[in-house]
This record gives sequence, structure tokens and C-alpha cells, in this order.
Amino acid sequence: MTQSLPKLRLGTRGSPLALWQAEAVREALLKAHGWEPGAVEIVIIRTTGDAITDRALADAGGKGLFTKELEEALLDRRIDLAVHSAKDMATRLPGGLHIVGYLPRADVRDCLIMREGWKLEDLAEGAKVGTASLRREAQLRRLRPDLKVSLLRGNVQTRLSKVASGEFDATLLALAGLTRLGLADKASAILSTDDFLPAVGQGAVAIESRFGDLAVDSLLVKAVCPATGLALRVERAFLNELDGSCRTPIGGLAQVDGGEIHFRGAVLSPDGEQYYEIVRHGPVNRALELGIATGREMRAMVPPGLIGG
Ligand SMILES: NCc1[nH]cc(CCC(=O)O)c1CC(=O)O
Repeated sequence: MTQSLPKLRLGTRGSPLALWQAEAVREALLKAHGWEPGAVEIVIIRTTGDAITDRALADAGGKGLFTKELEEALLDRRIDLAVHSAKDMATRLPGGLHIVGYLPRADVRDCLIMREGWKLEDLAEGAKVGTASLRREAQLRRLRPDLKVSLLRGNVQTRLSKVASGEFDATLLALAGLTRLGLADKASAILSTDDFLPAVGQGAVAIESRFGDLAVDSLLVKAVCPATGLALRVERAFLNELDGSCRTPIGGLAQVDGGEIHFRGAVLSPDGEQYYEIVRHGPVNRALELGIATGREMRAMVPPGLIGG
């Protein structure tokens, strides 16, 4: 057969985690179509977020820092698809772009990195915990107001090394990221979503394309996970009603169970003293409505000032 081989260009950041994600998308595409490895090319693009390592991301401009240059490359047609961690994506995308779908979601939970075998209760009073995430900080302070939380940024390896060296007593990371890097054994304690909600999108790999590029999008139909798409539609709509700027501690998790979607969301004050939670469910064919309505309800419940305008 003389059918010419499609050549898809997948854009990604160059971090080990990002490369793992891009490789996973590449493999899903090759498998779905029975293509030769050469059919999908991985293009590495450096983003602003990769260059900033000394500030909390919320202070450096929040969401979009890890996606901007990839989205520009998409719009300029230097790549056909961009691969991102879903939780790094803003809820409002630049005009002309959309999320085609997601790979099957991994474990959504956060975990504590500290001395092997320890649980949260084992940390001494006033122990020093490092994180750059407002959501993790607020939820941690809610559970353990005595802990001293301070800024710890950098890639997963950097954060692990700061605990290993004793500079910090503990840090928090997404279990999905650790697992993808083959470091799941570094998780000392996995935090239950019952009292520690993940970030919207945590554990999901998103694939973004040019809106209306049906030739490209059609190639993804067999490679993406519909249930993850439904859950993320709810979570992202919830977040979009509240705050897209990363400046409010917000957690949210949707899970698909047959024809139903169950959603739980929370907003906290940065010190964790104020905690607002909402639990709602709805049919899968009304995922977007569920997310929007729940976000609006939450907005009405939370004192103004806690969430951005
Ligand atoms: N903010 C960086 C980031 N983006 C996605 C992950 C983990 C993988 C995922 O959630 O899909 C991480 C690292 C972390 O938060 O521990």
C-alpha cells in the first residue's frame, strides 16, 4: 500500500515528567493506528515556567506559564498537538485552541515525602514543610496548623533532594508524577482524597490542538479516554467559575461511575482555617452543567475576598 505516512508533531516541555507524558501520547497514537514509530515526532519547547524557579508560580503569573510557548507553537503550526499536565492548564485557553481529550487518568492523590514509613501524624510539632502550591499549603495547615510551611519550588528531583538533605522535613507531590518518574517508592504517606483534595486535573495528561483542525482531532478519537474527559469537563468548569488565577486554594475531584458523575470541591483560606466544601452529582450527559452550577453555588457560599473577582 502506498498510503503516505502521517507525520504528527507533538509539542512538549523538556522536563522528565513532560517527556514521559509526550511519550505516552505518542504510544497511544501509534497503538490506536498501528503506525510505525516515525509517524509521531516529539518537539521539545521551553516555557516561561521552566525558567522561573525562585518564586511561587502564583506570584510569577500563575497558570499558563507552562503552556504559553506550546500554545504559540500550535497557533504558528510548528506543532500539531501540545501535550500538558491537565492541572497546569488555564481554564480559558487562547482563542483558536481546545483540548481534544486526555489519556486515562492516573492516581489523583497527593503524597507526603518524608522519612520512610512516616505518616502525617509522625511529623514533629513545628516541622518544616516545603511546597509552592497554595492548595497543598492550605489543606496541610488545616490538618496540622502547627507545621511551618514555606516555599519549595523546582522539579520533582530537586524537591526530593531538599527533603533527603534535611533542609525540609517533608514536601508534598502528586503521586502520578512520582509514579511516572519511577519514584513511587519515595511516597511515605498517600493522602486520602477524603481530607486532601487534589488539584483540578491532577493525574491527567491533556492533548491540545487547533480548534477546527478535524484532520488532526479525528486521529485522537481512538487514543483518548472518554471517562477522563467527562471528569475533567466538570472539574475545569467548576474551577472556571471560581478562579482561574491560581491565587485561591481550590481542590476538586470528579469521578465517573456508570452514567453518573460524582463531584467534590473545596475552597480554603490560605491558612486553612476557613474550609468550604461542596458535594454534587449528576448524569454524564450534563457534565458541563454540573461543573458550572457547582462552581456558582460555591461562589455564593464563600465570603467575598477569599476568591478573586
Ligand atoms: N505543578 C507541576 C506538576 N504538574 C503535574 C504534576 C504531577 C502529575 C499530574 O498531576 O498529572 C506536577 C508535579 C506535582 O505537582 O507533584
